Amino acid sequence: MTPDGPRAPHEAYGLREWHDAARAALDGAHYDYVAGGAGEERVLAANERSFDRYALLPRVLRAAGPRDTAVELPGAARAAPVLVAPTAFHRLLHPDGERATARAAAAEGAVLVTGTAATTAVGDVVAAAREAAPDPAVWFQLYLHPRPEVTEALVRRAEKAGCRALVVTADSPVFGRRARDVRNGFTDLPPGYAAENMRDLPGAPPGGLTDIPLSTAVGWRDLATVLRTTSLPVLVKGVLHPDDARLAVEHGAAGVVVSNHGGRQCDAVPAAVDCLPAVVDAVAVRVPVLLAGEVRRGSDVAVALALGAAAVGVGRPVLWGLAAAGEAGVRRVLAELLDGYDHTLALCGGRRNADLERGMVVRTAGDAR
Ligand SMILES: Cc1cc2nc3c(=O)[nH]c(=O)nc-3n(C[C@H](O)[C@H](O)[C@H](O)COP(=O)(O)O)c2cc1C
Ligand SMILES: CCCCC(=O)C(=O)O
Repeated sequence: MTPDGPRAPHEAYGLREWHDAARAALDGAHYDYVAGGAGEERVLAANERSFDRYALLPRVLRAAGPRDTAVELPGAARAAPVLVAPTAFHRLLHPDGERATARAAAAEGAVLVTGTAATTAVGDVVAAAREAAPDPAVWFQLYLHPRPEVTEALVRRAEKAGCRALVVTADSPVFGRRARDVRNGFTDLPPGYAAENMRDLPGAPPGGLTDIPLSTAVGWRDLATVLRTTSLPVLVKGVLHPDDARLAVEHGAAGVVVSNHGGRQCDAVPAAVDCLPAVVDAVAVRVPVLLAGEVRRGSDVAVALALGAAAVGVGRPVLWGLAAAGEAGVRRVLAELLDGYDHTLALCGGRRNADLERGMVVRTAGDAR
C-alpha cells in the first residue's frame, strides 16, 4: 500500500504505514542501513520506547484561540517546528533523492539539513528547494575533517550554495559498528552513487561511504576554526552531556542539537529525549536547543517543545516517505507531523509553542498507555 494523493487529516496514514510502504519498496540492505543501529541496537530500542514514558497534562479553558506554531531558528525566520534532520544518501531511497526532499521540506516551510553525505551536491539541493518556495532555509551538516582546509572547502561550498547555517556533527569520531550492514555486506555505495559534496576537495578522492571524513583527532579548536572562517551560524549536533552543550555555546555555537545519532553510534547512551532537559537547563536561555531522536507523532513534538526544545528534527520518517512516494511522500510525512502537533497544541489549550511548559509533562511507567 502506497499512501498517495491528498487526504483529509482525519484520514491520514500514521507514520508506521509509511515505514511499512518503504520497507516493501526498498532493497533489503538499504532498508537495513536506514532502519538499523549500532551494536546490539539497545539505544535504537531505547529511543523507540522513549516517548511512551512521557505524557502530557493539558491545561483547560485557556481561551487560546487560533494557533501560531512558527519558530525562529538561526537563519530561518518563521520556520516549521519540525526540521528534516541530516541523513545520508537520499538517492539510495528514491531516484529523485535530495532534490525531492528539498522541494518537499521547502513546500512545508521546514528547514532541510542537507550535508556531507548527500548524494546530490549542495548547490543542486538548494536550487531544488527554491523551486518550491522563494526563500527556503537549507542548512549544511558537516563532519570536521582532520585537515582544516578540507573542512573550509566544504564550508565555502555550503556558503556559495546559499545555506543559512552549518551543523557540525560531533558524535562521530569513528563510525558506529552496525551489525546489519556487516551482515549485508553494505560497506560502500553502489556504483553510480557518491557523496557528491566530497568531490574535488583538496587532496580527497571522489567520495563514497568510506571517504567521509570522520576523525578522532578533531576537537573544540577545530570548531573554533570553523566559527572564525564563516559568518554563518553554527550549531553543534550530537550533544548529550550538558557540559558539552556549555562548551559549544562558550565556543560560539548558535544552537545545539540533542541527538544520539538515532542509536547508530555509541550503543550505551540514554534515549535522546531523556538527555533534553539537562541540556535545556544548561544553555537554552542562550541558544536554541533542538532534539532529533525518534519523533514519530505530533504529540512527541509537543513533549519535546514542552521540555524546552525550540524545534525537533526527524530523520527516518522522512526517508520512509521518500522511499514510498518521493517528494509527495516526504511532504505528507512532514504535513502529518505538523498537523498532529498543531492538533495536540490545541488539545493542550495552547496558542503558541511557549504555552507548552515543562510542568505539563509527566513521566509514566511507559506501559500504562
Ligand atoms: C540513514 C541515516 C543516515 C544518517 N546520516 C547522518 C549524517 O550524515 N549526519 C548526521 O549528523 N546525522 C545523520 N543521521 C542521524 C540523524 O540526523 C538523526 O539524528 C537520527 O536519525 C535520529 O532521528 P530519527 O529517530 O528521526 O531517525 C543519520 C540517520 C540515519 C537513519
Ligand atoms: C559517514 C557517513 C554518514 C552517515 C551517517 O551518519 C550514518 O549512517 O549514520
